[in-house]
Amino acid sequence: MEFQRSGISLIYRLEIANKGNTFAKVASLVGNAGGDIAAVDVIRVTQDVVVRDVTINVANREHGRQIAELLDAEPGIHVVAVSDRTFLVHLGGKLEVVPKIQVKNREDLSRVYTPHVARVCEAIHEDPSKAFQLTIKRNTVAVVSDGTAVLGLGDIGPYAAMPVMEGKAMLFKQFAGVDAFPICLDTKDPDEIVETVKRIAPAFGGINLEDISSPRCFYIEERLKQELDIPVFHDDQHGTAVVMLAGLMNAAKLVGKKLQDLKVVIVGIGAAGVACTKMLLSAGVKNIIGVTLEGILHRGKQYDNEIWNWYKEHTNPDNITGTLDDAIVGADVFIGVSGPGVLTVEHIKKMAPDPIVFAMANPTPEIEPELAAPHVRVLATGRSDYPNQINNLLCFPGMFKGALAARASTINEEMKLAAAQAIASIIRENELREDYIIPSVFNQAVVQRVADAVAEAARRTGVARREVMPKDNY
Ligand SMILES: NC(=O)C1=CN([C@@H]2O[C@H](COP(=O)(O)OP(=O)(O)OC[C@H]3O[C@@H](n4cnc5c(N)ncnc54)[C@H](O)[C@@H]3O)[C@@H](O)[C@H]2O)C=CC1
Ligand SMILES: CC(=O)C(=O)O
Ligand SMILES: [Mg+2]
Repeated sequence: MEFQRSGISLIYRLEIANKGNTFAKVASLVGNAGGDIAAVDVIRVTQDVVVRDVTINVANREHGRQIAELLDAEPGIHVVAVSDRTFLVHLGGKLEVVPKIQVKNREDLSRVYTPHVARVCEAIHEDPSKAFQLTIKRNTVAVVSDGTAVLGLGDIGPYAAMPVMEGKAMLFKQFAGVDAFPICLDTKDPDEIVETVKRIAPAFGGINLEDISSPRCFYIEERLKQELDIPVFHDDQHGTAVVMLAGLMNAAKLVGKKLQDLKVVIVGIGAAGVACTKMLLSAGVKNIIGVTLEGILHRGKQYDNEIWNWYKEHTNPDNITGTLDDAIVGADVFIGVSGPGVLTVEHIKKMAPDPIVFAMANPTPEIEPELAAPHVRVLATGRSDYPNQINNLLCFPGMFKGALAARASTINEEMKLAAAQAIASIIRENELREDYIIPSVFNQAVVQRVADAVAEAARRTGVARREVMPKDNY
């Protein structure tokens, strides 16, 4: 497999002397410095200067800074400002609340608000299940985080977590038509998180827990599942596991191996690692080895982390000990949900023929794709700028769309397995290739296929509270 790395796009506001061909100088300076001019807009022209916004693709922020210095040092060119397009799209946040009905006159006002709204309130008071029919609960999910495990950035707190949660909420709406609201909590206390989520739950049809560190996330999710009658889904656990399984089903098919025969090494036994393991076990994989910062999880050791004690009992059938160096020997599959730099080319060389590597840490995978590509048969990462993106985005919009449509009281194992099969099935057998084991997140068939499969599994397992009609426009 071969990849090309993409960089970042910066907008340079330049004041350029209005004489001769000074812009040609800009173009040649940028080109010689390895930048790529993507667009040029004239902002203002005076007798002396032309102000232009020049969009330049650069390798990284340092490269961008070097180009700014080069331009500024040139007589007749002044760099007024450099803006990062990623920051520009975040100005003022990425979401707004838009009413479905316009209030044009007093009559409208009295209907959507007081006095007539009171009759609707009374109807819900008499029968609380009507909240699903008569409020946003029907189609709204809370995206809840405490900011303790944001992407691979760690505990950066609730304010810094907001851009990710806003992003998830945007994607819910854009991909599945599900309204979602980002809620970042200023507490790390698991019981306070549970209590807070329970108290806001009346407004929501589902709770998507996001980027809450392990092992706290297991307790929080478990309690909320028991105490709420709407789906609670920790995306980093189950969304990731569902998409990973979909990718692995197809990758295994491609290399001609059966799931039950695979030796799988998972590094990073946190939220995603534990859920991926459980999903693989329920799909029939027998030989799974979990590796943490303390080494391979094995039965000779008692761990402070309770979930690791569960883990050692359900994995590592040969009870091997040591580090990733030991675990990786003869492995068919590497799954990374840890951090950058964990996997080396030397590790891959010790794997079984046709290695499958899912380096899923965000934003930087366990190994640079360019380094791994020549040595693997199938490579997947969590990144949008490479093929085979294993990202929970393939799961959570359709998962909640289906669960809300069925008015499911929970999301169970069958619904998750159905979602994984639905995602995998988008790629027909004759379409499978090393760089196409998982559909693109932009494949429009994915969300509906997942939603249908999830709603059907909810009905089959008795957790649906509403029949989804084939023609329902949900
Ligand atoms: N591609 C995707 O869809 C997703 C990717 N992720 C990524 O997976 C990673 C883990 O996420 P979570 O499980 O939510 O976090 P977490 O904080 O619950 O777990 C991470 C675990 O990895 C361990 N770890 C870190 N570096 C390690 C190393 N060098 N060797 C062994 N273990 C190591 C940590 O000690 C921790 O136990 C993050 O980078 C995250 O961005 C998470 C969810 C979805
Ligand atoms: C994709 C995602 O949810 C994460 O990296 O945390
Ligand atoms: Mg996440």
